[in-house]
Amino acid sequence: MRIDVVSIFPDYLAPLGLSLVGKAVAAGTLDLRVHDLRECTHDRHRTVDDTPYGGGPGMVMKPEPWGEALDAILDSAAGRPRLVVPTPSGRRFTQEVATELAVAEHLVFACGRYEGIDSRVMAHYADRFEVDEISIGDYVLAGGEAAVLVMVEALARLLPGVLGNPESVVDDSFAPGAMAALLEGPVYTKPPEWRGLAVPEVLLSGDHGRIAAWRREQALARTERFRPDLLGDGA
Ligand SMILES: COc1cccc(COC(=O)c2cn[nH]c2)c1
Repeated sequence: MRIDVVSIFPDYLAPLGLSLVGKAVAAGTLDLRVHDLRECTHDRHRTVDDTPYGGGPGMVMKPEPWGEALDAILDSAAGRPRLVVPTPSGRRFTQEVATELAVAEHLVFACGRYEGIDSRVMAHYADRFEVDEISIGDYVLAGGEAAVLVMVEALARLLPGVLGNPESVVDDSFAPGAMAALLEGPVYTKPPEWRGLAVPEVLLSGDHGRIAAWRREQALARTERFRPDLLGDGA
């Protein structure tokens, strides 16, 4: 998979060189290319934004630099990449969307700032990109870069050979399946007692039936407490 990221703060994407994503890049599973949008400006002040038509607060990102940046990526692209634009006004990012992105050949992330990117950019490229405006949550960030870090990490761990233990993807809280639509319950490891707190004895019992039942009960209780919406039947 090839991933391009276009941003006026390319250094913000440096964490993608670390840990799990960094290993996938080193292994060649991910071909990651970060581009500085300001290299596509040619005025003295390297202008990327201007005031919004129709008035209103803030600034809007100008279309010209984006046109130059996205044309350059298309010139070196094979098929029809997916253009992912992180925005508060996009479709909701979920584990299911992460699995969709994980099977793409080529993702291009456009990091918007200010009040957003001139809408003509997404309209202009609708035939050469699969344009996908995605929100990682109902809040407003200063720019799309942090959302790209979130989405790339979520999709990278689904790529073959990236996770040490592929099993843990199956058990993910939000992976498809009966139990999976619940939140994860509590987890424990050694020592068996820590600062006077013991591990629930069922987990030390070796009785796998009891353990599975206890874990489901804990997952249900946690889901009822924090995410009753996941329990359906109008809960
Ligand atoms: C492209 O237009 C804009 C406009 C404003 C902010 C941003 C950055 O993204 C977010 O704030 C966000 C993404 N998911 N949840 C919040 C992009």
